Amino acid sequence: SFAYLTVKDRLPTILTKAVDTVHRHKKTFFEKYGQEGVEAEKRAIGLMSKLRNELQTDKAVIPLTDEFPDAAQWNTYIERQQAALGPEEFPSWFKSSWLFMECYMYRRIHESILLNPPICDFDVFSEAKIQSFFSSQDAILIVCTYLQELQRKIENFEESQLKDEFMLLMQVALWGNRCDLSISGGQDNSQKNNPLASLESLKSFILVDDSERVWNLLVNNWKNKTSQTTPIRVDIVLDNSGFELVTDLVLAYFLLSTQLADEIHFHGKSMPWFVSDTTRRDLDWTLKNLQASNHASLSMCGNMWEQNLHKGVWVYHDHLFWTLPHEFSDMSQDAPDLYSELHKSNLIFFKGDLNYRKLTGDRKWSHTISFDTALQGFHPAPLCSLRTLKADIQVGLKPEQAEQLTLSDPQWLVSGNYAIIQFSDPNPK
Ligand SMILES: O=P(O)(O)OC[C@H]1O[C@](O)(CO)[C@@H](O)[C@@H]1O
Ligand SMILES: [Mn+2]
Repeated sequence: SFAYLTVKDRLPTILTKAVDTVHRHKKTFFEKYGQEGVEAEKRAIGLMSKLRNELQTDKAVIPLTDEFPDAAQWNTYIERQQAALGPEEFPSWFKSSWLFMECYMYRRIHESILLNPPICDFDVFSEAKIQSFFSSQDAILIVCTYLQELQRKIENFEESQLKDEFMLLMQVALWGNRCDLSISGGQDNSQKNNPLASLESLKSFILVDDSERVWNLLVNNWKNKTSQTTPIRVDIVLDNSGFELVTDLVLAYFLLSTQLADEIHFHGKSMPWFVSDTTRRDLDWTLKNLQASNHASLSMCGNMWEQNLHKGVWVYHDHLFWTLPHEFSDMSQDAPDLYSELHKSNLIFFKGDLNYRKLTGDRKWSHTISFDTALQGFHPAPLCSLRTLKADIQVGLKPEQAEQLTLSDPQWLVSGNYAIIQFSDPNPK
């Protein structure tokens, strides 16, 4: 299975790269913290090497020992997994569920760093994220320039033009999800082609396309807006930093400036996660970097986006639930505060593959089962998954669609070449 290959090959590679990154920063740690920094670097590397050994020899999952606020919840989860197995067995890398073990690896990397002050705020993936941002420079410039030009024309747009632009920018944000650094084992996977020019030819690779339903929801909210109605809120559960993040911010800016939304809420990760996922620090770094650019459209985007955050029409949230191994159907029970926050939204976009696995509980569903069923009661608000397929799970397909895909391209589920725009509305009007 793809899970087996991930645990056997991809995760150890990612761990080795993390060890190497920490080691290459030895000098920086020395300059910053003196000998204490070097000692911390050695201890962190020791912990990560031990982790890699545990993984490769299928050792039992052990509880977390740091004091990060999610440690107790993690340990309860581990105990629950243990209890489900009984006294003869124990959760381990090759026997427990893929989702659990993969999340656990990233949490243990974080523990290796947390336990070692003064380097405890070091992001082992930061370098790769920054490099991927720079390798996507041309593509970033193209989408930011497009947004800037759109901005000039938007006021005179008819509804049909607004719809066309929304559809286009949603597809750009969709395909932006190809650029994650976990599927590539930490290797550069940035956007090299013109992201606008390829959209037409990519259309046939969108296996489920509910974009009309998403548009109808947005445009109806917009039309029914009065001075009495509450502001229209769109949430984006972010995925990767770099090119994908820029495409999400472009979409968010479009929604706000057309008043299809009055506020946008972003959700990021509270620790380095699945190599390229966005943390608050990545968002800040991205905005600063754009602001400092010599290209007018990049600096303009950086400035406008920063102002939106400042004005509070863009809100950034991080919640520890996003970095737990839980599937989203557990959210109302295990993170009721987050569930009620999402319940305030008019539309939630879930970016990326990992979010899709958590939305559907990472089960071996039949490909034709409905998305609503696979969500298993997770219906905080209308939601839409924008995801390129990088794990062997996909629901909501037509009869025979999966079989035909398997015949024409056996790797369709995991290559990242196919995508979905999949929508679910708990209370359709
Ligand atoms: O950034 P995304 O789209 O969530 O993808 C994360 C990657 O990590 C995995 O979840 C496992 O490695 C894959 O399924 C996917 O390739
Ligand atoms: Mn990711």
